Amino acid sequence: MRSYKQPGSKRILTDERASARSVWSMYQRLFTHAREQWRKMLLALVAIIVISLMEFAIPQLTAYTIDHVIPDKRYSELLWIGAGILGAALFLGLFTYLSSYLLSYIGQHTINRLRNELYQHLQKQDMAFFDKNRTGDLMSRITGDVSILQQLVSSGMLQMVTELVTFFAIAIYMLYVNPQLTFLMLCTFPILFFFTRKVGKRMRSSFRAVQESSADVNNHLVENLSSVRLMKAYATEPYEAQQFQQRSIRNMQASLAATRISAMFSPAIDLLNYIGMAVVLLFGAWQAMSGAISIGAIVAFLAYLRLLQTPVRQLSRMINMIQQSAAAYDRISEILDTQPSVTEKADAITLPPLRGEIEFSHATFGYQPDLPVLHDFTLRIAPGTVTALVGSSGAGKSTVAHLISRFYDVQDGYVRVDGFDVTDLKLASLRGQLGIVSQDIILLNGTIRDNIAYGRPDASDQEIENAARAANAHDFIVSFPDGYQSAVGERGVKLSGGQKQRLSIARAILINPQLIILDEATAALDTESENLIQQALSSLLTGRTCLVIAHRLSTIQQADQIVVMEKGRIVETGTHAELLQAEGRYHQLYALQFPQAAAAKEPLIY
Ligand SMILES: Nc1ncnc2c1ncn2[C@@H]1O[C@H](COP(=O)(O)OP(=O)(O)OP(=O)(O)O)[C@@H](O)[C@H]1O
Repeated sequence: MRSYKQPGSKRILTDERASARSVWSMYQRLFTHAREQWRKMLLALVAIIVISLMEFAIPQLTAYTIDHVIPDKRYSELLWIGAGILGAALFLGLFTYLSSYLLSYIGQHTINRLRNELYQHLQKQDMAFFDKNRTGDLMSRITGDVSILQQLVSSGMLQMVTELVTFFAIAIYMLYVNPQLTFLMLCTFPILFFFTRKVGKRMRSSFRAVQESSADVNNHLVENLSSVRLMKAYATEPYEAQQFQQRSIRNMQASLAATRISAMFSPAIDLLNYIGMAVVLLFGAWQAMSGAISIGAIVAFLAYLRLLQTPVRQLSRMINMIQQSAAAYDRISEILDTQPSVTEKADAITLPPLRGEIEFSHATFGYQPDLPVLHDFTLRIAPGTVTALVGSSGAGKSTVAHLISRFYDVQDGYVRVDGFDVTDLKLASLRGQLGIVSQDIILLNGTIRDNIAYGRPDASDQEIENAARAANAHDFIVSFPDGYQSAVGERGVKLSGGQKQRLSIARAILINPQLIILDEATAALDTESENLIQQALSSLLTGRTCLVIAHRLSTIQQADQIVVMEKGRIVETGTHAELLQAEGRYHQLYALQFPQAAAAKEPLIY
């Protein structure tokens, strides 16, 4: 009663329930994935029952030999008994092989499905989820944590089911043969049960710490190895090695802490087993001496006792595995339970072929809802026109582009494309019609052809070449020995900045989008490649609606409208000439880049 009133007890109670619920929900989810393998599961169960029967039969033969064959000198039966044991052993081997293969098959299929479910669930997450979660951590959940569950489903399940069936079969038989002896032997089990519950909970949290610390090692590796150039350029190898070592040590310490708890299990279970055995031996010997049971019966009883204790001894290993899997499953369900906030409505509509009209109406948005980045943002972009967004760094220009692609949802107001609220549209029908050329060019480790065809894998060679020509990329591509089949290296490391940019333009041209979002690169390119890129861009922009996020004001003077943003608000809108005339913020920005032209209020002429 006293402990019930302790402030922490309710929490512990809740933890225990949560822990039991999570092990249960782990089995439920695994079973959902395993369900379609029910025929194999049934076969495996039959195999397991046969194994138990064989294990049961062998001691029976021993008891029969001791009690009947030896005293009655039945020489002729010896051969049959030998053949019986050999036959049982052969069956045992065959069915152990069968059940082991079948359970592993079911396990591998279950895990494969779970891994795919997890990956597809990750794909559905919105950008805010990926802003929050680190790649290394997500990777370790999909690979590391899933592999831990794999152990449980493949070998663990086999062992657990076999041991349980054997345990119950033998316990029931023993109860039938000698209930007194069996009760005495089982008297240690409640102690074992409570010990397991108590320690199991602590094990689970220590396993979670191990998995988190190994995810931290993973995170460090992913970030570090993908920015190896930065590390080499700043000669920070010793610093990074130290950082890595610290994480590795934390992982080792967490593993040792988990081992300190889990290693207690084996000796404790052994001790309880020995106590049980001593009780059986003493009481059994006393019964045999008083003639209540035969010597053969006590030999068989001790053999069963050994069989009964094997599953109990395995229990420590299984509890370790279950607790470790439950900790891994907790981490996996954190992803599976996360619902994206950017979702498609059940009755979402497919966006018809795009005309290219964009409308923001009183849109308010913040990456954190209480910190708005765009305030009451209203803007209309007419089809087939070019709109340039300019303003100082952090003004919210890229955010406007993210909202059109619906990477995030506005908190207030709305964003419309061709008159449709973007939240009413099927995401693929919206995003599939947008061409995005961003300043962070993302190339995949594949060939040049693969990279251009990324948005349209079915494109013909001719279409790919036409897109590359329009993007001024064909000439440099064919100058490589392998042409379009040249590998670009991880993240395009084998290409120059200008070449990467032209490939990303070719990729956008190939999908022939009616709406282009161009986040202009700030990287200084030499005049020749800048001209090539400008030409490529003009072939991309012709006849389409275009939103250019401009950093170099030289490139946007022909834009139909220039929108000047500051701190998430529109401060000016007009053409280049109008804005220069107004002598406002645009004029200031222009004067910073081109002092003479700004003084004369003239467009820049090359
Ligand atoms: N994923 C994000 N999570 C949280 N805050 C963000 C995120 N992306 C941008 N921000 C913040 O939102 C604000 C607007 O950023 P945005 O990238 O839209 O500016 P920008 O005008 O495009 O800047 P630049 O010209 O430097 O590219 C900035 O204050 C930035 O710190």
